[in-house]
Amino acid sequence: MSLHSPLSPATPRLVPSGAAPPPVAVELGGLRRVFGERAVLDGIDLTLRRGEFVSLLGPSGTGKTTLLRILAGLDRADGGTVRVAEARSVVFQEPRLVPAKRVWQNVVIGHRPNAEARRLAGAALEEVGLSRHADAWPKTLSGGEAQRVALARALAREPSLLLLDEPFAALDALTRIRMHDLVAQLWRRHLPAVLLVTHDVDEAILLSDRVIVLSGGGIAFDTAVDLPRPRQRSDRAFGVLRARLLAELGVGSAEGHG
Ligand SMILES: Nc1ncnc2c1ncn2[C@@H]1O[C@H](COP(=O)(O)OP(=O)(O)OP(=O)(O)O)[C@@H](O)[C@H]1O
Repeated sequence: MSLHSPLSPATPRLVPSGAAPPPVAVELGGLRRVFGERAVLDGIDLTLRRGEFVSLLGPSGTGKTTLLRILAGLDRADGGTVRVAEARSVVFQEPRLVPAKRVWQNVVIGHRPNAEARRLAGAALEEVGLSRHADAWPKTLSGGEAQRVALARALAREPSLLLLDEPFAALDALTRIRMHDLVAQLWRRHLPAVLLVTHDVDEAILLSDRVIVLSGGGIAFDTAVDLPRPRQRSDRAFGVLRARLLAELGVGSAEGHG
């Protein structure tokens, strides 16, 4: 039996010391997803709180996207419990903009295209540095710009949970670095829980409070990233964590080679 139940959309932004922990955005208990004979996800327990930035790593085919799709409500569980914040947004590897709608209309897709929607879209586009493209058509944007529009669309919903499925994978290296900075900035400003699926170990360490490695249907490794921000790839502690994660991923030690 799987239970898909919403969590309350309570939204404290900052947590003074000694205060209650931020609200739970995701709570999975014994989550199971089976395709054919294979249990791709088998007994996943996971709690994410608002304000937490968590990266999900794992070898190809270990169920990262499946987990994210279940959290997004795009797939179902075959067993266990799934409790997810109601206000959630997803950004995929490709921007998925509607070509026949202008940029600002894409940001507030699903809203009536009135003055309030226009204002909301304008504010979200300003946050991602694309105000001047509000009236443009998606086909006139670069890949990085289109992905920033997708990010603005995700944020315009003020999500308690932001799901990111390899959102930087298709971008060139320079644009990817800029996007890392932008996402970190937007996360600090809005403080949703973020779950980032990525294959890039450095990206996970640069951005996250916590890194989870999925393998063999379960959580094989789950660690806090206790490094001051902004993080430097050249730091020794960064290298140590990179080596550890690569070992967990079965790639062997790369310390000193990154
Ligand atoms: N709808 C489906 N029907 C059947 N099998 C599926 C379905 N969706 C996913 N799978 C299988 O489940 C496994 C996990 O897929 P998933 O895309 O979640 O992995 P992943 O860890 O995100 O992989 P990658 O890193 O390559 O993107 C794969 O073996 C995939 O073929």
